[in-house]
Amino acid sequence: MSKSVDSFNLYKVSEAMLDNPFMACVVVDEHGIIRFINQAYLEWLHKDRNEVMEKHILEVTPHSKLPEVLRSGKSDPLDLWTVNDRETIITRYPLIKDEQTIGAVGQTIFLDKAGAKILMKKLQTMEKEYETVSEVLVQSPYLIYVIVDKAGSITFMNQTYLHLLGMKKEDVVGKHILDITPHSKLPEVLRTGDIHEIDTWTVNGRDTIITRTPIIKDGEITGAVGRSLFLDMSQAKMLINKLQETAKELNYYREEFRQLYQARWQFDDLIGVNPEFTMVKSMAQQLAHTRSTILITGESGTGKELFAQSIHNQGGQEGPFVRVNCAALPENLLESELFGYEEGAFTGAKKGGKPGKFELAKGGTIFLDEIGDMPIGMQTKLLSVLQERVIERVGGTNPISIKVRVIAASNRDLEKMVAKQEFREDLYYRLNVVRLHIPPLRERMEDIPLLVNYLMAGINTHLNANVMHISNEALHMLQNYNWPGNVRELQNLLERAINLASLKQAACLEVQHFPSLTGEALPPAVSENGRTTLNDSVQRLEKELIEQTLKSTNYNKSQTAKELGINKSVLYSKMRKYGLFD
Ligand SMILES: Nc1ncnc2c1ncn2[C@@H]1O[C@H](COP(=O)(O)OP(=O)(O)OP(=O)(O)O)[C@@H](O)[C@H]1O
Repeated sequence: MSKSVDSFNLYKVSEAMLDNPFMACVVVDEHGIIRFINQAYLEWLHKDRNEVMEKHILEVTPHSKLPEVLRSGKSDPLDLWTVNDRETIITRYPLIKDEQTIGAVGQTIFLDKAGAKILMKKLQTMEKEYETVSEVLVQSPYLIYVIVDKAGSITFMNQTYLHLLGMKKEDVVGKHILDITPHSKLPEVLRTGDIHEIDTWTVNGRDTIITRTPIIKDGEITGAVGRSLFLDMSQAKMLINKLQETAKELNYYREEFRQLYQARWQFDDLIGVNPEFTMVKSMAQQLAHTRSTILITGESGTGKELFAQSIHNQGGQEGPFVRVNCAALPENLLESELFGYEEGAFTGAKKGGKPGKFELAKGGTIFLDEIGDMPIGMQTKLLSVLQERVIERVGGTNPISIKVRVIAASNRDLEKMVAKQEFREDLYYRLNVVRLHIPPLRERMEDIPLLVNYLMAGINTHLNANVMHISNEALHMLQNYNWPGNVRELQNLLERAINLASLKQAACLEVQHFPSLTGEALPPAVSENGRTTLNDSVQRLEKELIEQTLKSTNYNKSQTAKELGINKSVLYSKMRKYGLFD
């Protein structure tokens, strides 16, 4: 049952925060019911307070990520959005009481001083979480950064700070902080162990924002960190981008780590009775016992990775299943990721070198996902590896022979790419030894009831919900939608619907639990007084245009951005704004 509004009030966000015109703020309770919403948010939604209060957040903003925050109990990464042409930072965090998540807050803050403060907080959390903040961030030209040990001696100072002081690293490392900056408050932090929250200072005529924190290991203060961020918003923005990049990179490695060595799907999990689907499945089952290179094609979300994992598992190979997402890694990292590197190969290379994915997959399978996004230069290198079956680490001279099965996948039309010389023809033929093409969901609508059953069971377990049925009308609606995002989209829609239904304590999914399919998710084209506001119409048109182009390019973001004549990052921010991610 939901908590009463009164008990929820204990955790009320301060009035000042709620009435802040620079910040849109919404607070939900542990069931996702909106308990507070401020004026700025209401204006942004073009809604009245009584239209949204006590409603579930997904009914008001169908793509809200607050239910995820409630489920995980964790704040999610910082997000940048453009709202009404102003840059904003989005943060979402859980409200925790007695170790229980009792609600969540979503804040959209316009990028000004308040935004910078949040940014600093984020930096602190990242340090805590990852022990140290990444080199890229610390060396940012907008950030002053210094670390001292427990005696107050400097152990690290970033380039920006050194530059500001006109000193070299050798002049400061090992010196006491007060010898270098006589007014530093870091000794106080070392003494008291207190965290100095946000403080503002003027350094060389520029406003800066400062935080200081002790470094605590096993309950003892072992040092302290001081950081200042220049309060120039264009620069803060760049820092945010860096922060996001770092978070993305960390997430990439986390995901890789999770995926590494782990193939959990089996052929039995591949649901479908459609003749084309079952034919592809039985072909894959036969191929599992061979060593041939396989190319899996199909639209995004059709289950290409599921097939690759099932092939690996059935093949009974001893080695691991190692996935590489060729689209997610920048070109300069891809080579060392795939082939590894030797010690000293480049600045920052780890001592002793590092094996690449091909080496890690020894005796198992390497799954090259999104191969169509692999840069041409790397395609040449990959081709020679596939031909010679030997690799060379970056900066190394010894060829290493590799025994690994290669499965590649792509949702792009590789033949078209070959014709346009965007994909090497010889590599294409090398990969296309055996081809498995997974049909899109709209071409196998008869599988929808089976998939719905299968996916609902999993989602109910995952959400600890009990919505086991679906009405005929709702099922009929699902069978009449054309599923540009395929099974993944079906899964996401079912999850949202189950969330909504369990909130209303319904045991059966009905049409109204799929607001994004019934069109309720779009802002009204005509306002209550019968007139269309220009802003609403423009937004509606923009959303539709982006959605259509995404569908027509098979969710290829680079191509969509190109066709719409906008930058890829602008496309991403608009997709976020309209909740168009799958
Ligand atoms: N036949 C199926 N049976 C059960 N679940 C499926 C099936 N196909 C896809 N799914 C679901 O869809 C999700 C997406 O599948 P997968 O990641 O393999 O797609 P993909 O084609 O590799 O997508 P992308 O091209 O975007 O990487 C899976 O997590 C799984 O839950």
